[in-house]
Amino acid sequence: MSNNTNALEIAGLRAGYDASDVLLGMSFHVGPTERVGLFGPNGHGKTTLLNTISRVIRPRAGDVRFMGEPIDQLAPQKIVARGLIHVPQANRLFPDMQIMETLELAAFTPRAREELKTNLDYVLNLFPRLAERRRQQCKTLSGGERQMLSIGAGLMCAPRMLMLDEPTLGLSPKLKDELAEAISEISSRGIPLLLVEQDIAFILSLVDRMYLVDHGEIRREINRSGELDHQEIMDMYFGSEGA
Ligand SMILES: Nc1ncnc2c1ncn2[C@@H]1O[C@H](COP(=O)(O)OP(=O)(O)OP(=O)(O)O)[C@@H](O)[C@H]1O
Repeated sequence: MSNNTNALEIAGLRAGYDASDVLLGMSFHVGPTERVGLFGPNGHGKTTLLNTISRVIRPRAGDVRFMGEPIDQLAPQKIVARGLIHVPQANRLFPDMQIMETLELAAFTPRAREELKTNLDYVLNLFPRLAERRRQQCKTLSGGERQMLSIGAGLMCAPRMLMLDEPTLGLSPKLKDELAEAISEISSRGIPLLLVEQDIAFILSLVDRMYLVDHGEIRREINRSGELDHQEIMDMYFGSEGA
């Protein structure tokens, strides 16, 4: 893999459930150390897209390449072993497990086990709140703490790229700020990022580039230098529908 190889390349990706297609041929890429956003209304296929990339859902057509290699035929755990880590929407934690048990369990691949100590130190430094509550069971954690633990578990998998699905869901403005700082710190290590979000201020504060998702398709690409403001995006999305 050369230094210029895109971290992720999606071409003509189609996927869906039963008789209905949800992704209608999506194509986009994430550069080697890039932070890319996916923004769009509820139900337009963002979660389906991340689940298809990580092969929780089988694609119906199209290509998915990670670091230059095709991955759309690989089992999900093999994709994790290669370092493409999907942090799903919160509340996918085991309720009776403690924070430390959850973090240690997440490091299940050989590479992640080798890096366990380093990554654990990194996660506990990044999220001191998790360190303070290390023996607390997941079911007793607040929404923000769960979100930190979900991302922390992703980091324990020794990521070469992270995909985050709506990390701000249900968080207060103060916690969103904390999370934005943590995500910024993670990507400053050169880890490329694909961030699915509905909080437009949050996404614009973090990404280099953003795609607008609309009914299972990429409607538009926005470069930050394009200076598209929040209101313009909201109008584009919701204005014409009168929502
Ligand atoms: N397991 C499933 N079986 C059938 N249909 C599903 C399933 N999961 C999602 N869908 C449908 O696929 C469409 C896209 O859903 P998806 O969750 O990917 O959208 P989204 O853009 O991530 O929305 P949200 O932000 O609300 O999660 C929706 O119409 C949804 O009802």
